[in-house]
Amino acid sequence: MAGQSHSPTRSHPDGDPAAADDQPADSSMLKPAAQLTLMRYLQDLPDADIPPSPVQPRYHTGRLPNNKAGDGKPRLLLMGQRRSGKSSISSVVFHKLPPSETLYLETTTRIKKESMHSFMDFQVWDFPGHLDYFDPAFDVDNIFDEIGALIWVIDAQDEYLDAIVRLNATILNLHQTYPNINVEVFVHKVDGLSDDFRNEVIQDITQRVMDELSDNGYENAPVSFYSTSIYDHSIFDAFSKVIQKLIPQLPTLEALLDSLIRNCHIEKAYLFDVLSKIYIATDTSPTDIGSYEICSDYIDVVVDVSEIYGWDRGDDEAQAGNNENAINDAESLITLEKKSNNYLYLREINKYLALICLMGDDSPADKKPLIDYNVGVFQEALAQVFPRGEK
Ligand SMILES: Nc1nc2c(ncn2[C@@H]2O[C@H](COP(=O)(O)OP(=O)(O)OP(=O)(O)O)[C@@H](O)[C@H]2O)c(=O)[nH]1
Repeated sequence: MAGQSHSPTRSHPDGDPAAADDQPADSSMLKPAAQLTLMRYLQDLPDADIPPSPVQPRYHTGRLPNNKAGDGKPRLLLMGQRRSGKSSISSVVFHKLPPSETLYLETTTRIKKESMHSFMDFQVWDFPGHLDYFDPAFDVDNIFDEIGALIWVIDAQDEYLDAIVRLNATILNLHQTYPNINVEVFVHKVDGLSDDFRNEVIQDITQRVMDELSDNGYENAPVSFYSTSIYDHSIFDAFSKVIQKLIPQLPTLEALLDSLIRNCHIEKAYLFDVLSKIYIATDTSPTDIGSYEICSDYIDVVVDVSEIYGWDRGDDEAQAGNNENAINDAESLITLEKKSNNYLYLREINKYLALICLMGDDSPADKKPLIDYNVGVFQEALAQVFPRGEK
């Protein structure tokens, strides 16, 4: 899955800067073999309007902010100053563009919309840095009505005071009409900063944003800050946390993972969207970026191996899952890998998601039947709570 490139910019024939450029994500980028067991569909916007599943999720305990249509297709808006790294983020996370190739990305000239069809449908809108969204020529409601999260990218290597002024103006502007918008600030390009300076910059930005908002009468604004870079796992980690806020079933998923790790003495469990490597849930024990990195690298290995040794699963084989005598999980990938004293366990859960566990020392390989059984139970529960990825 590495090495896929994608040019995210495209000029609009009528040259109207306000015209949005509906650009479908390129499904041809997926190698055929990778579609065998680990799939995600990137579809055209018109095709992405799939009717809701007839099986309603049973346990909705979260909420989807500002999704007035209630169609479960939240929108992620990428905004920020010119050259702050918005298109790079979208290309690296959703199109597997190698980070070094973002150097050649052209500047975005109009709103670029992409529809992602995966464990849930969502849209990513990449805004040109120079755009004034509150210009009367823009239909502000059309932009912000279905918003799931506003991701504001600030270049930490550059002078950032102007970016903060624009960010605060945007938050204050939106606050009256859309009080529940999650604002996610990516303090980006931190790879170029020393550890100390990085912390200083993040603290400074956080302080300035929150102080200015409270000076304007907006106390405890729902703004979160992340330090990110496309050159390491931090951008995936940040995106995972942003997306998790949009999953209504998150508390249930966490409770299921908690129960699984307790019963199998698992150290840490992640539920990953395989091709984007965003984790949509983890258990509630403390998370560190190190364990995310291990799991994420492991997915790369598994996908690479499946590209070489996988085979195309025909309809007959897929239907064999309905046959009592057939092995339902024949196509699931179950691997154990020795990693220092601990094991990593990966199991395909449905066509979008994989469960990856860092196994504790008291969960040796000879307990695998027990682990398999419990993961099977987890898989069944997940199918009820989150029916989306069922075959
Ligand atoms: N060092 C570093 N450079 C980055 C990072 N992310 C993006 N860049 C670089 O920043 C430059 C601008 O990136 P773009 O993605 O085009 O920025 P943009 O915000 O989409 O720019 P506009 O389209 O003009 O609004 C490119 O040269 C990227 O290689 C990062 O995490 N670290």
